[in-house]
Amino acid sequence: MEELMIAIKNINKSYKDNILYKNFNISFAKNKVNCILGKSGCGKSTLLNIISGLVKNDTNSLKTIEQREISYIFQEDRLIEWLNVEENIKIVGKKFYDKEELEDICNYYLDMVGIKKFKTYYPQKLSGGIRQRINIIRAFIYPSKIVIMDEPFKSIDVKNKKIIMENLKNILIKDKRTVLFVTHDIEEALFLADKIFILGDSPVKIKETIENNINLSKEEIYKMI
Ligand SMILES: Nc1ncnc2c1ncn2[C@@H]1O[C@H](COP(=O)(O)OP(=O)(O)OP(=O)(O)O)[C@@H](O)[C@H]1O
Repeated sequence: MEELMIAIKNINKSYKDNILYKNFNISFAKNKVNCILGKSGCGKSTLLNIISGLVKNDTNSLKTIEQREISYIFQEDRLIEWLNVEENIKIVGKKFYDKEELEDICNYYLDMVGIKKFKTYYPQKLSGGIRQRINIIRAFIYPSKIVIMDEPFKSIDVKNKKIIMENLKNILIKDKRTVLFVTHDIEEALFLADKIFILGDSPVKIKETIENNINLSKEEIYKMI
């Protein structure tokens, strides 16, 4: 039977006297959206960075996730300014699909997030919301097993954020990935997550693990943080 969890064991990280993680373990649900909530500075980004190998664990015992299995959606997009929208997307997928497949899959995602009409535009002509939607397509056209999202909606206005979160939710219904999602925004967590981890204390502990199908309110979660 296929394993339903990704178990991460033995995270250790200190910055001088600040012992952030000490023998920390966490198990993420496979093909679900796993959201990490916690106070500012508690260590959310560091956790994702250690898991993905971007930041080194202090001990050698951690098995990190291989880079080729991961795609990223960060707060700031990584679009290439001298390529148009379509080219920005295709450059990520060209190693994995033939020409026709790539055309189809590119159109599929552009349709899915409602920006097909911008296909030939260059990034500098586009708003932050549209740029972030291209960023999302780039993360999904790459055939990763894991999508890491670190505060992806932080610089997006409220209205666009809602649209983009809906786009993302629709993509994830059809294109299952294990998502590791860091945010400080409870509403984002409630809208997107299947599972919510609340981190606290230093060294970090998991204060609560919540299956997001039990109708907790924003206020109830706020009290747990
Ligand atoms: N390279 C570093 N050198 C020293 N301290 C660091 C370094 N990176 C992170 N820290 C410290 O580790 C702690 C956790 O940082 P991290 O960015 O992981 O927290 P976070 O929960 O993601 O914060 P936020 O919600 O504000 O983004 C903070 O106290 C931070 O100052």
